[in-house]
Amino acid sequence: MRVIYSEDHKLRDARTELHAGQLVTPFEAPFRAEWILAAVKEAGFADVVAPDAHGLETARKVHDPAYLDFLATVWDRWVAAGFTGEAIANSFAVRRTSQRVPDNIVGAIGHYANAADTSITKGSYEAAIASMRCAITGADWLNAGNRFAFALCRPPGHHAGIDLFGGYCFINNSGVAAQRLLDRGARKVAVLDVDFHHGNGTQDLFYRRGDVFTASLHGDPMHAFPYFLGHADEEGEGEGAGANRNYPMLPGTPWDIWSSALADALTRIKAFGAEAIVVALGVDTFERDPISFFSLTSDDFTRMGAMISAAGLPVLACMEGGYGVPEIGLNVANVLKGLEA
Ligand SMILES: NCCCNCCCCCC(O)(O)C(F)(F)F
Ligand SMILES: [Zn+2]
Repeated sequence: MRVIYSEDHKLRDARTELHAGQLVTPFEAPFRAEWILAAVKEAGFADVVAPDAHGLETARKVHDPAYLDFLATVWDRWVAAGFTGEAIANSFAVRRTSQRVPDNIVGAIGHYANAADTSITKGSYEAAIASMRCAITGADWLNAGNRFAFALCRPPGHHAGIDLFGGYCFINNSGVAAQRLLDRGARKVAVLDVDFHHGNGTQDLFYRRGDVFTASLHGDPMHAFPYFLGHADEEGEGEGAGANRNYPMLPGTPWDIWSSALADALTRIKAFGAEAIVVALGVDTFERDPISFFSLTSDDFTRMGAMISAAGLPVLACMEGGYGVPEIGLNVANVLKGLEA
């Protein structure tokens, strides 16, 4: 198992997150990656490398290039406007509004935001690029004929849509990795999202494409972020019809229910003809995660890895969510153990 990690994740160190009507210390903080890195090394996954310095060529195939340009410049534009706080969207291009991008930076950030929980700060973009590079480097490890890789991505990516950031995400790491696998010869790949939250960004990227199967197991959006996508009747459109599958589940969902959804998703991924699986690996399905409501135990994460491995395909796991409790490291390490079992 090759692990790809970049110290540059530390450049993403926002001071604020809008949560419950207050600006709090972000849940998605640098310690997460440090705890996870220590735990996977402790578990014996010590083949840790820095990412290759990939550019935006692959990302531009799944994200709107104008959106990527926005990410690269938003902080400088925010500061140039004279603002002293962190860049937070507070006015959004909602239903029945113009989709023109305002010249004003407050308008522009609202055009590209799908949530107000994600403050943009100095270094956020550079960290997002490093995170994307981890995912691409992991995809290339598979492209070189290896079976497993773990990209310790931070910031996460699965809420980043074609031209949308939010939910702590800026560039869709697992989506870029899927594209990289296709660019290097795969005809069909799958993105399997096991994070507690629906992979709305990943669904957006591939909803109209027939070469990437997207499956997500998550808290029912009627009750959980991202709220506005992730229902079971969203099955893809056009060339992507039938290539998207959502498994929304209710508060308190335990392993036996959750794993039956995983079994169905893996069956469909195999039937689709995927040649590799990119796993959007969040461990916020853990029973003690502070912002989620499933009931998986640490041992369930080992079972999760084993089930995914049994599909018999190459697997790249890209780190997504998982918060606040020391077990996030153990739970990630258990998935990797399960994969290699
Ligand atoms: N303010 C706390 C309430 C939840 N609001 C935002 C939730 C974002 C979840 C992010 C994630 O865990 O899905 C990712 F994997 F992307 F990191
Ligand atoms: Zn999550």
